[in-house]
Amino acid sequence: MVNWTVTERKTINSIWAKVHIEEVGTQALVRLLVVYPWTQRYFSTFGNLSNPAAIAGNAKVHEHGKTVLTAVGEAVRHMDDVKSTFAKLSKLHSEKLHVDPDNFKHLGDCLSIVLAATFGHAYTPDVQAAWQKFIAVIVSALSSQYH
Ligand code: HEM
Repeated sequence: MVNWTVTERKTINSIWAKVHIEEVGTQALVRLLVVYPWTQRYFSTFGNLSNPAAIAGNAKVHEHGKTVLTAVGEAVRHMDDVKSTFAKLSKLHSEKLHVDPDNFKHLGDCLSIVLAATFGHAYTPDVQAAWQKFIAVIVSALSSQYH
């Protein structure tokens, strides 16, 4: 069980309220695919991922960025119960998609960097701290059904 302070809850919700789901999700996924290119192999059905411009312009990357961030929104709405909220999703990534769970951390770091780029000075160290903690909870929940 994760304990959230009142300030952490407020911080996570106030940033989330200003997040454009498709834009931030796409940017995070584009960074994952460019910075950690081995992650491209999981998306072999997405078509052209041959260079950063192709990745950024790929409609499936945009669609999936939105899907991933919509799931993050579910975690925001269930902050006290992310593990059970993501139990099915964890099983899917483990048993069906066979995604190496190290990659969850990489996507989490990409998300943090995109939030920093989006919010600039407003992404203060304490805002980052709350978000890194939240992202760590998501990563742990997504990894929970691996054995
Ligand atoms: C914050 C971390 C992540 C979240 C919240 C997340 C969320 C999701 C969601 C909601 C779906 C759709 C599930 C469905 O159709 O029922 C999905 C599918 C998928 N995810 Fe993730 N995911 C994460 C990280 C990753 C990473 C790091 C990879 C690989 C490097 C990955 C690979 C995939 C693949 C291949 C699919 C299926 C895509 C398709 O064919 O449409 N995910 N993910």
